[in-house]
Amino acid sequence: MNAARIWVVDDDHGVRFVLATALREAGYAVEGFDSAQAALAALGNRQPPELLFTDVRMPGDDGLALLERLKSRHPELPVIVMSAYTDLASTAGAFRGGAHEFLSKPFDLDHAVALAARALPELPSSNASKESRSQAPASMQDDAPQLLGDSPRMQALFRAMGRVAAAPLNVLVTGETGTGKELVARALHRESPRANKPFIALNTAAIPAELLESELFGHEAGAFTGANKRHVGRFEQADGGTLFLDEIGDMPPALQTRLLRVLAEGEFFRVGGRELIRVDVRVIAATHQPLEALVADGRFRADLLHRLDVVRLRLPPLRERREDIPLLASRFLAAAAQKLHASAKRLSPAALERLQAYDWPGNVRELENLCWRLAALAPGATLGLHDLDEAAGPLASASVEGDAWEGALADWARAQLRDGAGDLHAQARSRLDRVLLQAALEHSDGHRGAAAEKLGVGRNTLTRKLGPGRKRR
Ligand SMILES: Nc1ncnc2c1ncn2[C@@H]1O[C@H](COP(=O)(O)OP(=O)(O)OP(=O)(O)O)[C@@H](O)[C@H]1O
Repeated sequence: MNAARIWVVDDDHGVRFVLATALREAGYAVEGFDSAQAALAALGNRQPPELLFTDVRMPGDDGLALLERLKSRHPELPVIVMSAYTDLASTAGAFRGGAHEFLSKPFDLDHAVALAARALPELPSSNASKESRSQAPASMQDDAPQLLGDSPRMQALFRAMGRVAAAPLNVLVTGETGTGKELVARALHRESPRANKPFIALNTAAIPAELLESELFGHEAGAFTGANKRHVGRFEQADGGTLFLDEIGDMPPALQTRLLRVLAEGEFFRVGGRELIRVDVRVIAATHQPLEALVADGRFRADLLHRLDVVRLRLPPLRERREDIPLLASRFLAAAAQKLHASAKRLSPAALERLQAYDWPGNVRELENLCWRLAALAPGATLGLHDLDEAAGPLASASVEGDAWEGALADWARAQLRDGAGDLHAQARSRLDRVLLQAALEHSDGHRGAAAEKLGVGRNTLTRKLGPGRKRR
């Protein structure tokens, strides 16, 4: 399958390099340009890309001028505008010029890659091999990332998805960040009779409130200062298909009212327009916030919640389905290896144990990112605790508590055995003693009696273990 082509236009070599590298790692074919002119010149003699990232402030023509020229020649080409100046004027200018998304600098690379994936037109299905139990229903399997999960919670979710996918009902997907809400929405769309119509996603929290209305419903030329062209909103773009509204809890109250009316009536006016637009759109909304609590606080309309919440799908956090971690990790490592043209790395039992002991506040996304980092950075074919320490900040320190120390011990023992050590048991015992004694002494401010009591050993034993040279208190 041909990789989607992405161009990155930025006069800053560093930004160009890191963004291009991250996008390449995600499997795209990327070209960089250091100015608007260079990109436009390339456009003259080459096929246009499928997606373009551009900076705003560059010597020569700026990114907004580039956007305008691109849009006049290739109106369908999605453009993501990046800028360190996130004032309303530049964001509004970018959106008015037809930008698909606005990315504030400095940005998170994972976020940029995710935006690219969303902005690219959906690719045609491939005949991916089919496995039944641990994936979403069979016909939901195509080129897109698959929802995986062997745990009873995920199996129940897959069954619920299978039941509601084809029904013409609005769906509310709830779950912490990174649990796969968007993946669920895409899968529901692909499994519905609307599959050949557009799937349009909009992250309510990512768009300035002032622009959200025209982003959703579009505007006519002259609707407000600077609106010099008609803009077709996401509702119209999604006609016949599915509109995914992410972070719905962040929608401003006035827009909630407007959305409610559109959902009830199926028709609306563009901002500044007189023509009544009728659309047939299935809305899938998602939130990581407890909407009932927002309703109780008066921050979310109860009637809108009822309209969206015809069917609710709850995504469990990863820490409540730790048994899925081995499957997910091995799939992510395999996918990364394929993209990196390398052979897949495996996790040592101790490393896997640590991954299963960790709480994953960023859920599956965090695990996926870690696997990509490990695939790209770790030197060996087997990933041990040392590789996790190198690759993962919070995970490394979180492992100090919990059961992961047994894993660390196991890794240490294997390394010693490999190096031919003969007195492992004595060595391990003396290190264990040292760590325990130090912790107990710190805890009891250096009082040996108290430390011995805490450890459940006699004072003499403690003194003997401490050996000579320790000051007594
Ligand atoms: N069950 C799963 N199986 C495989 N991949 C998954 C699963 N859940 C999530 N992912 C992957 O994790 C990443 C995050 O998923 P997604 O964007 O759908 O989460 P989200 O809940 O919508 O997050 P947010 O609330 O932050 O927008 C994606 O790359 C997705 O492919």
